[in-house]
Amino acid sequence: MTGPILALDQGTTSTRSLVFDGDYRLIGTGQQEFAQHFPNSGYVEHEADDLIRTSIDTMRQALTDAGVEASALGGIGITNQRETTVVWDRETGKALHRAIVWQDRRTAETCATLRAEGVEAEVTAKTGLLLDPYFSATKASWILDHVDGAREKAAAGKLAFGTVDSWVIWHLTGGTVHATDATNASRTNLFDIHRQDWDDDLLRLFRVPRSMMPDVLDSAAEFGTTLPEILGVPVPIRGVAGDQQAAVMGQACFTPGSMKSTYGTGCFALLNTGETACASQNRLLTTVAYRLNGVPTYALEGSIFVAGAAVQWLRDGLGLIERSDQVGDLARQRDPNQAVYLVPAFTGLGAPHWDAEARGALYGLTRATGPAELAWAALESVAFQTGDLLDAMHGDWPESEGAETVLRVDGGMTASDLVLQQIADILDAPVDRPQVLETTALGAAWLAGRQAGIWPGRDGFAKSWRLDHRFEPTMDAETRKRRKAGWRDAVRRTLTAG
Ligand SMILES: Nc1ncnc2c1ncn2[C@@H]1O[C@H](COP(=O)(O)OP(=O)(O)O)[C@@H](O)[C@H]1O
Ligand SMILES: O=P(O)(O)OC[C@H](O)CO
Repeated sequence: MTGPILALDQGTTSTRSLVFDGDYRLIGTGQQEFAQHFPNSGYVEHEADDLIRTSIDTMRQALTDAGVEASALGGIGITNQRETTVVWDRETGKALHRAIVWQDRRTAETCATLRAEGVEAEVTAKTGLLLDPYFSATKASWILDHVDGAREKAAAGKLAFGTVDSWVIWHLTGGTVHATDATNASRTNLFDIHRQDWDDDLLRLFRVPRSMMPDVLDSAAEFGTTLPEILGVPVPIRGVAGDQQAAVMGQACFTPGSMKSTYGTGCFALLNTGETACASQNRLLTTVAYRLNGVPTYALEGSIFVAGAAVQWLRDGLGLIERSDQVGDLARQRDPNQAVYLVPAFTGLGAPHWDAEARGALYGLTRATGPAELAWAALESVAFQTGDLLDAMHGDWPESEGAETVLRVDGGMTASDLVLQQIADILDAPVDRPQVLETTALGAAWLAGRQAGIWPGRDGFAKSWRLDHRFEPTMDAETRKRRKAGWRDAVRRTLTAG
């Protein structure tokens, strides 16, 4: 059997569906953007129904584009923006409130209060996460507190909680399946990543009733079948993973020590640490990379909020370029003797600093500084931030000591050779760009294909990974040392804690 696999990638700004054939080749796509809602400062919401509508529409588009009948499919793999939270009524299937998106900061105060109560260490020990509005728990609790009658309904078992995967699965299966996978569960602050179960103490702490929680399955598992009217015939959903974890699989980072970094709007680097969870001393996250046959594999994760968003700022905020792909040419014209640094803390700084109040800053400006130096500094900030994450990872995971670091990269920014060269130079390590850049969707497809018995296991699939280009470091040690010291100084001056 070699049936094609349909991957649904429900992301932050658009929903995409991709069809892969039995040789992992992309044969059809569908994509739709949807509205972002910013009802208050720091609030980011999605209309929950938009996520369902665009999922169904793009799956149909992708099948048409590929010329594939739904009846030929081996299965569907779902991957999704993580942490984003929906609460819905089990009877009507209607969301009580718009989805609260991962970027939303409305529960910052709740998190600060909980931190002041001294509970962060317990939360981190169980979940591998921090007390930050980024994660789902305080978002779900906020909905229960702010929608009339929600707490009573929740107490009566009438409501369901879900990250976007659960919400989509519920609707694709006609409300018959309320499930998630271990990677998505590990982003909620409610899941004990060691016991692989929802934790009653955490559910109490965040005031989310257990009756609302989905079943947690392996990443490759049977998640039910789609209603026949959606694609013409029922199709089994056989794989689910959060988008950054799906990219780990799509990049075939299956061995401990392997690492991928995705450069889109933000940047998410994940280091596979094997079957033992590695607790971070450097404020990285410990998360489930995937769970297969009941066995979780863990990763250390560093999340940076601004990567490609710095290029968007040069384009839309400063008007220095018209299109993102012009940034490399502009940056190459810079005067290499100028030491300009951009700390792009537009929405605070993520890992390893987690300084929500910090704001962006430029250092080293002179009368000679112009657009080219700013463009260079914006791109180099992505390399410096990646370097900070890797330093933190090496500190946390002693096994990496002495081992060769190779970073596999993907995401929109990796179209730029200059960006990848800068990363290799600052890391002093090779950076590998694969031929297939659709790694997130490919990872979801692999889960479904493996579950269907059509695609091979980890080793077989890893052999299909193909290099497009390896970027080797060319910067001399002295320059690297000086540039990194300049960056560290710039960050130190930007952090609110001093
Ligand atoms: N050639 C390029 N050089 C530098 N940055 C780029 C280039 N092409 C796209 N980008 C940046 O990559 C980002 C888009 O990447 P993508 O993976 O589509 O992001 P997301 O999934 O977060 O929406 C944008 O921020 C854009 O500015
Ligand atoms: O939808 P993306 O690609 O912006 O990814 C969002 C991450 O999953 C948030 O943790």
